[in-house]
Amino acid sequence: MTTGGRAISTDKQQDPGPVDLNGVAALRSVLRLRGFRRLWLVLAAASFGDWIGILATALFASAQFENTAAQGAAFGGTIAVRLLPALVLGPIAGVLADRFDRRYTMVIVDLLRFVIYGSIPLAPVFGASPAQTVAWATIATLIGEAITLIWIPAKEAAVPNLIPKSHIEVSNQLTLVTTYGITPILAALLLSALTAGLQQSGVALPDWAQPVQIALYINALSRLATALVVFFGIKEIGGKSEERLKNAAEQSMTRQFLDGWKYLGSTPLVRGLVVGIFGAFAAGGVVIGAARTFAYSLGAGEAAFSLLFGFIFMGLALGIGLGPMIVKDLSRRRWFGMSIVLASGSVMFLGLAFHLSMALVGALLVGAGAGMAFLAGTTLLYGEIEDAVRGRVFAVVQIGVRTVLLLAITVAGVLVGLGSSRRVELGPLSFDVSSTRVLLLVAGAIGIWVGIGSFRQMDDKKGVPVLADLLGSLRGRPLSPPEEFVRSGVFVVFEGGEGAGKSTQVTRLAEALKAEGRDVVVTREPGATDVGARIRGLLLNEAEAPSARAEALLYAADRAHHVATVVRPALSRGAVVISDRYIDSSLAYQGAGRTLPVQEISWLSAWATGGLKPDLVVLLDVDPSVGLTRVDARGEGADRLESESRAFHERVRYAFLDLAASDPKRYLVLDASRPLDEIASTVTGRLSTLLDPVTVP
Ligand SMILES: Nc1ncnc2c1ncn2[C@@H]1O[C@H](COP(=O)(O)OP(=O)(O)O)[C@@H](O)[C@H]1O
Ligand SMILES: Cc1cn([C@H]2C[C@H](O)[C@@H](COP(=O)(O)OP(=O)(O)O)O2)c(=O)[nH]c1=O
Repeated sequence: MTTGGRAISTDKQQDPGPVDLNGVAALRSVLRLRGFRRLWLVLAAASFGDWIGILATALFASAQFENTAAQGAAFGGTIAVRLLPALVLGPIAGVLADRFDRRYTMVIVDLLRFVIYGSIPLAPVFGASPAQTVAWATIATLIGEAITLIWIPAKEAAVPNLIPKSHIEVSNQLTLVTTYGITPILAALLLSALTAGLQQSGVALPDWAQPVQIALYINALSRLATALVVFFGIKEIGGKSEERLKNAAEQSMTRQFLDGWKYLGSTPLVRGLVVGIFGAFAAGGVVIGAARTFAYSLGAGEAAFSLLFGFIFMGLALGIGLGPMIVKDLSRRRWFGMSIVLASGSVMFLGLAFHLSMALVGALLVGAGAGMAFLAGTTLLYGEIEDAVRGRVFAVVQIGVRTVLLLAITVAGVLVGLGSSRRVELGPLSFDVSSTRVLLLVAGAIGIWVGIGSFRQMDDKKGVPVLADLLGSLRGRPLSPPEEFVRSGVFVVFEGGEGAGKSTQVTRLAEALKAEGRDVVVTREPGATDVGARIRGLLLNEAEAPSARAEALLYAADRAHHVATVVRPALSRGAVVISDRYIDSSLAYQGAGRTLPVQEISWLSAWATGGLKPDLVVLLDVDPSVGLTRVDARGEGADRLESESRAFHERVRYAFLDLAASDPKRYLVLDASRPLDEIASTVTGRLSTLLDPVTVP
């Protein structure tokens, strides 16, 4: 990304460094960014205004009529109007956001909206008839919405420049929850409190200050507030990268418009994202369009309908709020595709549900999948799209989303209306086979197809098995694409605390295997190579102790060289490689022992080794006091780590045991206080299941 421009800064002075995985800590860390706090305020005010505006405008319009049919039409009309302008103005909005100063763009639009929205409740005061008032409400909403389409891409394109990349996901979580969870509820509460409060108090208010009008004034004022905060408080938004300045100077608007489409078509990540987002919204639209009929088909009527919606929303909140904590370090590109598949699969499941409880589970999962896809999608859009084209990409996304959603809802509504349903009796079960269910199944299937398609387009870990990667990530250990090499040998690692008996057992095993006539390479970390021996000296024998991070890097450096020059060549030629310590020692000593983030140590080692994992880890588990006594008995004096505290060694021990528990197939955990021979024979026994029988040449 080109961010050479003077004004584009990511608040570097305040960048608190990488976010660690702990949700609350990450949240606190992003809230420490001044730029983000103000932005959050702006977004909260804007969306509060939006929601109260949507509710109040619709109520206001319908309140102008006495009869219910006209009321309904007025209510629906103003809402539909909010979706239409996307088609007209959307395409150029992105160009504007990429071409002009984003701060001024936002401020001007907000001032205009302040005036326009403010004028809606004032129309009757100036003597407009009900029909005229509704007409003005409609026109004003239309204009307001149209210019909002310019505001959104400008805002979306500016956000990533205010937040360090490592914080984008958390900030998205926070703003999404605020926009779709907190503010609509607050808006609805405020509106009903206003109405109820005034009715009860019996105070007669003037025409221009009825509750709904007050709500509309609040909407208008929220725009004024956001304009002021953006103008005075978040000057950084105006930043122009050199590339953006250059493009604006050299290219016509038409050219920039066409270039935007070219970029979309030629970048697999963006293509995958856009198609995926549209697919997800189409599936969502179908569910919304079919929901009412579907709810009735479950025999539970209106209550089921509300419940289904409630569950979808709950799922959304769970997906956005907890998703990242659940999938941890899973590739966000993969997560996006997987979430769409989850949401779509759940739509199919809905289509098959014959009991309300099943449908509720389905609805919850639809919501969770959609929420996670939404979060992963926006995070990728923010984090991986260049500043210079971001406005246009976001414009396409917002127009597309609105159009797809509207179309899907309408088409689903029509199709559901057309079909009839038939009751099927299957033993004790009986359920309706209706056009609604068929529609859900088809929509779900298409969604899965789209999800897989966008997964393929943007996969950043080609060749890494999908399910294993997902499961690994859930356990906190995502797979990284292994470096390709032909491996015919077997890699065995011994791990454990000090004095557990690793060296002893390594020697025993090597002797046993050599006696069978096998090619055996015995090695260890740290210090198996010349480079490694010098690193080992730095680590364990220097007077000056390396700092925790330096220590982690030195162990990783030793490991990288060791794997490249000793382990891989031996495995390629088909040898059995037995190593005294490997990655788990770093996870246990530097991670748990020194309390560095284990995820980061894991990633560091995975990078150092090109993803090489052992076939078997023999963990010799021993009480640290027993192990350290054995080491003392050797009488060689304690090295740096051996002389660490008792608590340190306890943490190391439990870290080893945790690692083993998370991947039982790969580990052989043995009680190291057992007699030497007993341990040795268990190890050889286990190894014989891993090794091919020796063929005597
Ligand atoms: N199972 C065992 N029971 C009792 N003593 C043992 C056992 N295994 C090893 N030892 C002794 O403990 C000491 C440390 O063993 P060693 O193999 O060097 O451990 P490590 O390599 O894990 O530090 C050695 O003196 C060794 O003879
Ligand atoms: C491989 C590795 C070892 N260590 C530590 C554990 C040991 O205390 C020390 C040296 O390991 P080791 O060679 O097993 O020591 P000894 O032969 O004296 O038993 O290095 C780490 O902290 N991180 C690592 O990644």
